Amino acid sequence: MATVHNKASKEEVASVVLMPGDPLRARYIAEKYLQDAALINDVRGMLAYTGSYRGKRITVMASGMGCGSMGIYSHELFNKYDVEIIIRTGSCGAYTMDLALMDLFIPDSCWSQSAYASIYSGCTDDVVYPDPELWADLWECAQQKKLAHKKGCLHTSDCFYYKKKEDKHLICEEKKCLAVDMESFALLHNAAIAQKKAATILTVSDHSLLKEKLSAAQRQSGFDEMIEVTLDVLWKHAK
Ligand SMILES: O=P(O)(O)O[C@H]1O[C@H](CO)[C@@H](O)[C@H]1O
Ligand SMILES: O=c1cc[nH]c(=O)[nH]1
Repeated sequence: MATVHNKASKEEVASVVLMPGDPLRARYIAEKYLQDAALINDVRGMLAYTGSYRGKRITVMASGMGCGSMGIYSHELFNKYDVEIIIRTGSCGAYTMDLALMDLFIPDSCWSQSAYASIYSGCTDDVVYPDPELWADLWECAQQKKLAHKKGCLHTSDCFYYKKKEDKHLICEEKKCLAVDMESFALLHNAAIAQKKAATILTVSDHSLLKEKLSAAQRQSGFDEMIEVTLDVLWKHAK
């Protein structure tokens, strides 16, 4: 059943979804890793593809930026397309010298000041969690591939730009958040409410202490290690 945001039919969407923020990262993943990838959505440019990875069906669909956008697409996937698992495969900004550019960050909790959860479901919790089995699978897979990876609390922010620069560092010190993205809080909350499974894996693309950052091209097509970890975990859970 199509929605106003997604023209795919229910049958065209797999039960497991890899979800980057960037639509062009979605296209890159589909073209590089999926066999017989078919474009199933392009409404608003939010590209989605379904294809086969090592013989199992996987959908790759972009979320766009921010909890509002992730909220729409993950709600529809869980509740209208019967998707069981979404793994956000994104970029993040590091708040700590314990993380370097291109390191993997696999958050075991996610804190946010966002009003998303209270507006969506009335839930006033400000910390959400990934599915423990998916989280453990991501962690173990990154370990097996001998990739630099860290765990800890992620900050999901409604803002990419700040007028008050010191806020980021207060969040790091007071809330013990090691890195920041803009979507995981909405995804993990929607999964919990729908009684589905979700987790996040991120590559460090910006460093707030070192003032280093990856280019747009690196963020679009430079994350193969993280993508391969995600695909291996989704493959394990795919039907
Ligand atoms: O690279 P993606 O997955 O979009 O993730 C990060 O990049 C965007 C900001 O530049 C936000 O969406 C943030 O969460
Ligand atoms: O949300 C994000 C993502 C990458 N880098 C940041 O600084 N913030």
